Amino acid sequence: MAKPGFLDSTPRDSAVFGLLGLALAVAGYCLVGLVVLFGKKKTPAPLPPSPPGEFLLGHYRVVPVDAPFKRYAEWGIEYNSDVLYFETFGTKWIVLNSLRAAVELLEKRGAKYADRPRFVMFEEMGWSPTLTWLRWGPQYQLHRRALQPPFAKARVKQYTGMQRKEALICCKSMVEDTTNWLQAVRRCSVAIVLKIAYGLDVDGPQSPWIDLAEKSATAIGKAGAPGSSIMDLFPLTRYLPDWLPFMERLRYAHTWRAAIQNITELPFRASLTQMASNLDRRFFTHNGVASYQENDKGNSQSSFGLEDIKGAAATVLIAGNDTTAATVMLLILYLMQNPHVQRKAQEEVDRIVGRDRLPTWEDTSNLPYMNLVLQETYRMNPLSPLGIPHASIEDDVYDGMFIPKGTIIYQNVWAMFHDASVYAEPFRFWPERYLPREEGGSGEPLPVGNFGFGRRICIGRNLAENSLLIVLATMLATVDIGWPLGPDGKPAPFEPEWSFRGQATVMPFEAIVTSRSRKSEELLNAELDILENTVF
Ligand code: HEM
Repeated sequence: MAKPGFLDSTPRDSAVFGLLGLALAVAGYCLVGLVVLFGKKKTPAPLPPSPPGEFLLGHYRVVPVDAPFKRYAEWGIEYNSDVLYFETFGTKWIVLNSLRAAVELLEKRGAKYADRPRFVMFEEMGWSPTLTWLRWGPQYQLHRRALQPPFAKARVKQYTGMQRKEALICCKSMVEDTTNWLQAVRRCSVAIVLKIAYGLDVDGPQSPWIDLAEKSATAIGKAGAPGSSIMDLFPLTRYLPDWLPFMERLRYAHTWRAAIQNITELPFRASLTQMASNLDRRFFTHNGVASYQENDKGNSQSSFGLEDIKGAAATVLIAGNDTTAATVMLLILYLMQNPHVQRKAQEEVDRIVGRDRLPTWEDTSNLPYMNLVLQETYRMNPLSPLGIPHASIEDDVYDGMFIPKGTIIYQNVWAMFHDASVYAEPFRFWPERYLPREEGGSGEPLPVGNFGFGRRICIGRNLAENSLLIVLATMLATVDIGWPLGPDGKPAPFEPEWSFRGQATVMPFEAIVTSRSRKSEELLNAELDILENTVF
């Protein structure tokens, strides 16, 4: 929270406070820097290698803000180490560049690495308690216990009918407006998690919930790698005025604060209103609030309070919608760029499902090539290239390298997925690479780590994968994804743009999505007519 005094003060007062604060902060951090520099105690083993830092600032300016994962991968090769060490003013972080290191530390020794760093910037953005950012401890465990079971593999099967309906609506909208496929994708992704978290429906492409979800996704997606802002490194700087030139991330946090507050508050309130007349315990807030009220009536205190339920539901909506939409965007991009892959996956759907009906969720496990298309999409561009950082709970030694307690751990899944010694031609989209050599593949391992590692692994991975598979199968059955044409009627030159600040996402791009056949269009309409009044 910003200090109330700052909000009330005049610009001149705030300038004076700001400069005073700045001077104090600089003096304080210089002192810490000197203590760190000269007061280093002997460690039981050498620290992992690191590139040279700068006097006092350490690695603060050495690591690029844009696409840091690529630089970390290069340093890994340069220093011949899958673990690298960085430090600035007492904040320590390591980067794991190999799957071997990530599995050894985050999974086999998971209990030592289950913490998160404190995300001061996200606090400044006004987040309620949410599983994703909570530090290891009783409140975290309470949230994980509340959120993990409803998203277990067996439990999320109950949502597959609803997910399929949303996939059908998505493809129908794409066919009806062949250039606005992105709106259809966003609607679909928001609708699925909004329903599961709150029991609320998205009424149409203009639904305010879509706008709300999009704003919060932008707020989070462009906030920079979690835990890397100046406030995360020097927490006192959050009290500086945000107009100072180097406080860009504080300005960002304040600008997007309203979006986070709205997405936390508004669907929760709407859900409370809805459940007053129509309680349905399959939905997270309905069940959570009803249990809370029952406990209250029975005079037993709920450990999971209303603020916790609100924060947890917002996590599902925020963590679940943009990640799914961003992955569908990638699928569309890679299918468009690789027409032979698109054709091969369509042929598989035609062969297994036939052309007289549309795929169901049960079909998805019988479509091996389509599944590989999804895996290859994960590998090509992991959405969180450095994962969400963990933090170490105690001192540790790995491969003769010392990892001090309180170190922030980034998992460079991008480096793992583009390691040329594991994946031949790592920048080529080639789903066959996972097939055995005798089937024309290269026997390479499926990518591991897109959903994180160990005790903090994504709770929504089963739900997300179901959504992605049913959307992909429905797209393959009903639409052709084509390259935009230039004025001469030939495919226009196109190079996608990417955002590598925080999440790694492809920027909106043009694609022509057309109906595959008259028959597939009829099937879409017929299925949706049948499902129109089905309550999921
Ligand atoms: C393609 C879709 C998705 C991707 C790529 C993804 C990726 C991730 C990653 C990388 C993490 C960090 C794991 C770690 O720290 O080791 C994570 C955590 C998390 N995800 Fe997802 N996610 C996706 C979908 C979802 C969905 C649909 C939900 C909600 C139902 C969700 C909820 C969460 C939560 C609550 C956490 C925090 C877990 C914790 O800290 O204990 N995610 N996700």
